[in-house]
Amino acid sequence: MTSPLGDHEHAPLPHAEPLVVRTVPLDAPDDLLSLLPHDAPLTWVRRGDGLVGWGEAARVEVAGATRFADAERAWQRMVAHSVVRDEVRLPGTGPVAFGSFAFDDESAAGGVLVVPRVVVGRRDGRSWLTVVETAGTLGPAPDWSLVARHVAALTPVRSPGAVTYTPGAVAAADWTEVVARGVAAIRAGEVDKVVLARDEVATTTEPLDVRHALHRLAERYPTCWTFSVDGLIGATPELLVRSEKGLVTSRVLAGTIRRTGDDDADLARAAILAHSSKDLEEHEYAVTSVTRALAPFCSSTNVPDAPFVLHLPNVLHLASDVTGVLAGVGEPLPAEGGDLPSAATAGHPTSLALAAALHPTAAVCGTPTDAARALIRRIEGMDRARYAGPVGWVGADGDGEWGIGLRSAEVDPDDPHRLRLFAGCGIVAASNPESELAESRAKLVPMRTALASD
Ligand SMILES: C=C(O[C@@H]1C=C(C(=O)O)C=C[C@H]1O)C(=O)O
Repeated sequence: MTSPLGDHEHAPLPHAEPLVVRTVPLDAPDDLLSLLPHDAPLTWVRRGDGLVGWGEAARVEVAGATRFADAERAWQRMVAHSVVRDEVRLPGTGPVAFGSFAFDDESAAGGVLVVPRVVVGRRDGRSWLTVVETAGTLGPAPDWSLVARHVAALTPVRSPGAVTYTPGAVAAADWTEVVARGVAAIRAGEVDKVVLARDEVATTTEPLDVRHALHRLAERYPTCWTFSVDGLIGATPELLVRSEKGLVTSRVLAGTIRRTGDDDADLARAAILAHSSKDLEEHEYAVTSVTRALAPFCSSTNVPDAPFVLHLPNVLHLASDVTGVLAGVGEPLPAEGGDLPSAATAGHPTSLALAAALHPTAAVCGTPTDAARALIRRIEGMDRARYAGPVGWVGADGDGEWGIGLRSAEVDPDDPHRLRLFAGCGIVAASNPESELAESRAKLVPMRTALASD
């Protein structure tokens, strides 16, 4: 019998423990982040709404080109084996898995799905508690006392102390040369656009308490999605895909200008950005890549005529919210849909399958995709690991939200004093290496500020 996932070699699936999942209404505190424990906090929050989780009811580690399909299969199997009593029934209630995946198929970073033991969520004024057991039958409904006991045992958030920065794989001074090679490749016709990134290493005096960074990110970047999954932390302004009840949304960003700190000057810069042919070209590539990737799954898509300017504390971006309606239940997926199965329950691809189909967009890779990815491998000089890969969550019905892991850092799993911070820039024929270096510095500001203690 042929596999519905195609002929690839797939990693063996973990033994699927039956999940016993219960969601009840809960009057959650305003600041969901205040519930996070020091160890392995799971986070996906924006403007106070979202999900926080802790503990591990299940964990799936995946690798290579089949990482998304393997994670998807494992999740489908876990969901099929779970017993769920959901008294709230909103996106993010019932069982959820947080996930984070490597940018590149060839990265050792692979990817991970984590199903927390406890999730507290909020959406539009309603909040809930989900508890996941791995054995036994449905017990009595959990209540606030479970969370109160957890909160009472929390350790205070610790500051990382002084932080020193050292060059990553490619020093800033040498990175302009990488960008120059990118521009040369574009002028030679190898690609139209390529996104080139660099890393730097932060060393903290005290072992990093990830919560310190998450609080600061969420406070300063409330319009971004603050995330924490298995040591990848950040606040991304870019939503790869949200899938909810058959509607998909993607916030595409590309085209950037630094902020000056002077509001009047920044308004003038916003107008310059909105009319900059170099930035509009970069943006157009990114929008086209998302629209093309979504089209096979959608009965209709909507692409705004022109981007808007997204104001963040450190930069201004050209932004487009692309939306689509997923093709109806039971309609066969076209071959371009890849080798991912559709959600067993919803009848259309899961948010994870959509993220896999969209990744990597031209906002973080380039155009055409394959040539840009090959160029990145050849000239960038580092492993991006999970930076610029999908990060987010998926629910039992496949709905969920996946951001692009930007404005992020990866905590060294072997040394909690050490992090890699990342930033990248879209390069087109008109790009100037020095300006791109300055832009990359501006994109490192969110994580640098998150690590500071002032
Ligand atoms: C690659 C990054 O950001 C991406 C590149 C952008 C650009 O070049 O204008 C803008 C937003 C993101 O799509 C990053 O933040 O590291």
